[in-house]
Amino acid sequence: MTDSAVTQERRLVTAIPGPGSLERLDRKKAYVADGVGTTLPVFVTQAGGGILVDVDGNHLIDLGSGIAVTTVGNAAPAVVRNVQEQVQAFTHTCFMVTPYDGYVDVCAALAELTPGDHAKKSALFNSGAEAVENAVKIARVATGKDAVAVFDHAYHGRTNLTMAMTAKNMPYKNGFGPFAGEVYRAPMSYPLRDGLDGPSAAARAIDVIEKQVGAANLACIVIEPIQGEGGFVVPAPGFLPALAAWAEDNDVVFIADEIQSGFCRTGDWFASDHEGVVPDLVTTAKGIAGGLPLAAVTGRADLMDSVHVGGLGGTYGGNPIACAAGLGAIEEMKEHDLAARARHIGELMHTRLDALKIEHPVIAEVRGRGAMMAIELCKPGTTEPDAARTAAVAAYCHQQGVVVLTCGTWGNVFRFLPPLSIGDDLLREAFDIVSEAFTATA
Ligand SMILES: Cc1ncc(COP(=O)(O)O)c(CNCCCC(=O)O)c1O
Repeated sequence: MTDSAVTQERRLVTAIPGPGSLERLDRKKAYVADGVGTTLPVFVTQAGGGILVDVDGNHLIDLGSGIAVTTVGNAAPAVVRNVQEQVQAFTHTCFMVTPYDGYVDVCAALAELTPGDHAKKSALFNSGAEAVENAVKIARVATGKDAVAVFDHAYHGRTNLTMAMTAKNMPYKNGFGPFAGEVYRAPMSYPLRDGLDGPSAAARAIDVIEKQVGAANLACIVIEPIQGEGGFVVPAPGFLPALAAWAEDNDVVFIADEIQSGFCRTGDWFASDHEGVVPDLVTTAKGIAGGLPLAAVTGRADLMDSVHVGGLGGTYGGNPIACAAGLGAIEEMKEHDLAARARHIGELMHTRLDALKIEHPVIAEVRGRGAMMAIELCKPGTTEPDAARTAAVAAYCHQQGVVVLTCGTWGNVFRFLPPLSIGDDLLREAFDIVSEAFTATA
């Protein structure tokens, strides 16, 4: 897709991490709070295509995209061009003080690209959690109701409200309470573990919501169309449409959190598109701006306009450089049909993972769509999570110069999030290493 300035080959010139990274790691420990963890302590100097270059000259294959952010690559031409032009012009004025075209242009693009052909408006922020917080604010004002329904295994952020919405205690919530009230959790459709079809799983969730909350008290349902940190859980077909229909029938705002699954990652512009679900509100971030911090709430114009003037904002929300990057990233996605690229990458990964599953029974399931693919590792023949094996396989990949990420409530899900700018040969080589890792850790 993009001619990266970085040589597209895996190259190991030292152990991983190398001496230059280890030296810097000591400095990190001296100045950076221990709470800021690191998956793979290699300090990066350049990145692009599907490669991260570290301070020791190692070239690592990137299957993480900075946690589903650099979908268009780390330095996509249109992003670089737009950012350079914008930073020369001005870095910031605060849109709430004096507006600028870039913010409006991003909102117009979001109205065009997000699911549904109704009138849509947006508000821009900096982080995904901020977008989720504001989507809940909007739903509460619009409905006059307080309660929020979320799901098992959900992840929505690290702020107080989004921690209340996030399911996993460690590392996200432990010790940080008390958390915001009026957040209720319903069972998620998790086919590997519940064996339910979509409508049955939805009926189960709706029953919990009706009995524990009541539609008369419920402002919104917030759900990831494919869950991210919770384990790349793909709900059974029909689950999301049934939830959306119930929400519509009961004056409940249906909010799709597309922060990890959006912007071509799953082979559609948004994961909601796969089943034709049209959310009332959509939260986006990560892939929206090629690495610059940009997030958004986009939704039905009447809902978005239910908030009093001045009720939505923040100093940096929709920063002009981030908006320039976002417009560049969207240009790349359109020009190179990156949704199709994601579907191609998904086919390549699924084929390799299906073969691996046959060879290694510890792989209980291959799941995901497009370039958001995962395998869940369980003791063979059971659904008992195997977190230790997951960590061992990941460690092997890291040592061999392949950056992979894990996730899941039990830490037993291996996820694949390559940048869509990665070449097929490099991707195949990465999966050769993943296969080696399973053999080496057996
Ligand atoms: C669906 C979904 N909603 C919301 C968020 C939050 O987005 P922020 O930009 O990290 O605030 C995410 C962020 N996921 C990665 C978190 C990484 C970490 O902090 O350890 C998400 O995936």
